[in-house]
Amino acid sequence: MEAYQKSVQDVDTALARLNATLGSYKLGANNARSSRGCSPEATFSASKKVPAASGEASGTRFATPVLPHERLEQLLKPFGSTTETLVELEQEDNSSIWKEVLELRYTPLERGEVSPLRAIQKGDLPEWLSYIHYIQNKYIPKYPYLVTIRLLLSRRYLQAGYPDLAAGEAYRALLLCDAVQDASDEYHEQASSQLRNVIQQIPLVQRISMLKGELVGDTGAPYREPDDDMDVEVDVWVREQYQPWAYRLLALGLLRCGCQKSGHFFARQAVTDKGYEDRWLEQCFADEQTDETIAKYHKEPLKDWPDKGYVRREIYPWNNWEPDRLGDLSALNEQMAEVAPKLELRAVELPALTNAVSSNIVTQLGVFAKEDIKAGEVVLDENTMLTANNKLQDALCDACNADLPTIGSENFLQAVECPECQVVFCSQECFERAEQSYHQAVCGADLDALSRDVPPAKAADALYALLLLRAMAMAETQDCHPLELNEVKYIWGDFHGLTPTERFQPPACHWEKREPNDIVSHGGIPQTLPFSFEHNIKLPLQMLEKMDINIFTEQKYDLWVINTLYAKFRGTASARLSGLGGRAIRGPEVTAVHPMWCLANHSCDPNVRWEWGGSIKFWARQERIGWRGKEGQATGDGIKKGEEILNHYCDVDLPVKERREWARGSLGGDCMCERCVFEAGEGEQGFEAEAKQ
Ligand SMILES: C[S@@+](CC[C@H](N)C(=O)[O-])C[C@H]1O[C@@H](n2cnc3c(N)ncnc32)[C@H](O)[C@@H]1O
Repeated sequence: MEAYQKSVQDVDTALARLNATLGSYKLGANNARSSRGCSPEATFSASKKVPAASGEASGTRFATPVLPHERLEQLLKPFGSTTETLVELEQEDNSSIWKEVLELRYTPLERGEVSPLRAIQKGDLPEWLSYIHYIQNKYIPKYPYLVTIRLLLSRRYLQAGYPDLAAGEAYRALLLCDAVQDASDEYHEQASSQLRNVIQQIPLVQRISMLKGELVGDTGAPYREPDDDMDVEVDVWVREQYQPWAYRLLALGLLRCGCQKSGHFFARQAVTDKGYEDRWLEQCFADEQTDETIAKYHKEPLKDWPDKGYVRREIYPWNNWEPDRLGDLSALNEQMAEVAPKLELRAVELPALTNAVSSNIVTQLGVFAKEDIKAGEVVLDENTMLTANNKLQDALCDACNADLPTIGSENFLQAVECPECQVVFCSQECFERAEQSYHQAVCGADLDALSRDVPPAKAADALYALLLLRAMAMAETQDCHPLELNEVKYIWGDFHGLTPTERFQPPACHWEKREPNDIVSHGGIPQTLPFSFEHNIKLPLQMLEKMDINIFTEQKYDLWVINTLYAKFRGTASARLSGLGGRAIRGPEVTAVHPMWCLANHSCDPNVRWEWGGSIKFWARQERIGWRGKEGQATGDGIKKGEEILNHYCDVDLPVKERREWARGSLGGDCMCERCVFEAGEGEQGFEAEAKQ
């Protein structure tokens, strides 16, 4: 810093440098006037049309989806408003968004100082959600490399109770800051030029003052030798304004989700490594470190801190992909008939297992017998390409994950190798299905190291991440949205059944210690979906990059889509070891989502058995479980027409307490089947009796 200050002591040199920098820009009329009312179109010369909520504006149909009418109605209901309000909002001149982009400034805050982000109130939420939707669909596609738009979206997410989505956008913003500062980055040109266009619209006097601050070295941000190829002014704005904002939002968003390790990592990186003198960010990690719950990790290096938090499990207000499952029953039943001719899907009322719904009963789907089924009869036989395994070396078919035929065995010659990438499939049929379904997107991509051969404690998360990878590869190969995939579309992600606006509590946008099960940051909605920086943000971006997918322009893999996919997979994917005994300590190794199989509900007194090798099969049980409260039920005489198929998601030979623990992950709460209710009641009576003695 001193060397630099000396080098600019000569005022003439400094002014010449400043003039040269400013002279390199085309200074338009916009620069001289205030940013108020200045629209993005001034520089980007894009259309001035603003879409209405119906998707129409001045007779022009917009390609981007808008919030569906029913969703808006649902969101607005508690306020007695109508969708008219939002139509008006979206038709309004959205220069207010642009004004916010131009006026985005970073000020270091003192400890405990109130954040510049105002906490929004319940009544603001519909407007906020509409703006979020507008930014996602109008601004991001137009300015995908613009760091300021990402920061704005991140702030809006945080204020609306989505700290996870805020962290996701803030991380992309941080990557864009890196791209601007690194001339060799593949997105350097785009990120720099989109930001330059914004800076050109900032009033000249503010631009000069920013550069003057840099020249006299009074800015607080660490000095960095300017690169000859660098756009000096853009670099200064990134360092002084946008990068610290990205850190602030990323650290706060992650900590709010319970991601201790990554939240602290980024807060510390900003303050310690990057030298941002932000007492507010410092407080973010200092406060947590003195917290009793964290004290036990204090002795551990940061890398060993826990990083798994929980977030909302929801059909996002802007998610237009979720089908009307009850309305689509006949299409679903056609799919069911292909794998299980004697079974059909019906609506069924189930007990609500969490408090994340507004009623005690929820209407879901269940599988029923269309005709009598004999004991021992196979009633469902389903194949899927939505599979994954976390072993690097195992001899498994890449497509169906069945064991590959051993060398010299009868089926050995049926195995097929992809001529391009040498990946092996158990048969020509599997290879062809893989080609059509997912393989084209990953053929030759260097994905082997991602999430493979992980320690046992991480095996399950790694498998879910690999399922995500497979789903993204399927969407790429089949050129569709991942939530539109046949294997994904109808799966119920155990989404909360609450109206976000009804429950809304203003999220804490300033720093304060996070309480366990903090629901305020999440807008008052409980969180049941596991979330980590590694699996929800970083790894998916790495996977996309390995598949050569542009992580800034391709919105179909946004974090809310990834969260929705995880919500669908957790609770429906089946898992197993990949063969050899004695491996149980290594955690699950192979997983798959079978879209029809997973629609059957659970009971601890199931009437089917299942087994999964290359395909998954249901058999009508030869013998039912015997338990004390069961009266007069015949065993082993098959399943009668109209009876529900009762699957089992856990080992039904375990005692009730352990069964409930195992099944909780897939059910989302304590199993309330007849057997569990009876046996748990017996247990309670037992405890009472013991206590009396
Ligand atoms: C794998 S899905 C089963 C299909 C689901 N009913 C549907 O409509 O897609 C698992 C979810 O179904 C519900 N479920 C399954 N068995 C249940 C049971 N015995 N009691 C209550 N809910 C159950 C829970 O919401 C659980 O998270």
